[in-house]
Amino acid sequence: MSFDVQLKRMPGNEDVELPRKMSELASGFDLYAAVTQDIRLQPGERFLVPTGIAIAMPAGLEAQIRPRSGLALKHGITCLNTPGTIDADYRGEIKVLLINLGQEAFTITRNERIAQMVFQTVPVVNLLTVDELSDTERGAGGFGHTGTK
Ligand SMILES: O=c1ccn([C@H]2C[C@H](O)[C@@H](COP(=O)(O)OP(=O)(O)OP(=O)(O)O)O2)c(=O)[nH]1
Ligand SMILES: [Mg+2]
Repeated sequence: MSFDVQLKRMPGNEDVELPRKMSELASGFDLYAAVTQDIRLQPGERFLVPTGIAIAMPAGLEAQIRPRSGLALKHGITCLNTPGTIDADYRGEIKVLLINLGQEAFTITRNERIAQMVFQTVPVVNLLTVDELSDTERGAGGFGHTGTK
């Protein structure tokens, strides 16, 4: 499957790298930090990092903002709301909510690769309100109902 997605730079970010796949078959386009000054994230702190870009994708797609495993492993840096959801009708700047779960301060610099954006198809679902749901063997059982072995 292939889709065309429009990409726009936010004003003042001409020097910020555009999202890029770092290998031929990578799932995600890496996103670059468009911070205007270095941001020092202390342990436990979070920061909404601008990326300098906005996108427009067709209905039936979404974009997920996911952490980079290298930053998570080496520095404890991850996305607080992972996976972040970019709705198909969102036209604002894409932002990445980073949190420092490591033990040391971490500095976010302009043009650093901070996260990745993965596109997914989303089925169009019509929710139908009813009085009774269809029967199943499981019924309302859940949360460990089937045991552990
Ligand atoms: O990591 C993220 C998550 C969201 N967004 C933008 C795009 C998305 O379409 C919009 C709303 O996100 P979400 O639905 O997760 O947040 P909400 O708290 O439900 O806000 P809203 O009421 O605006 O939907 O914010 C980002 O830029 N980065
Ligand atoms: Mg929402």
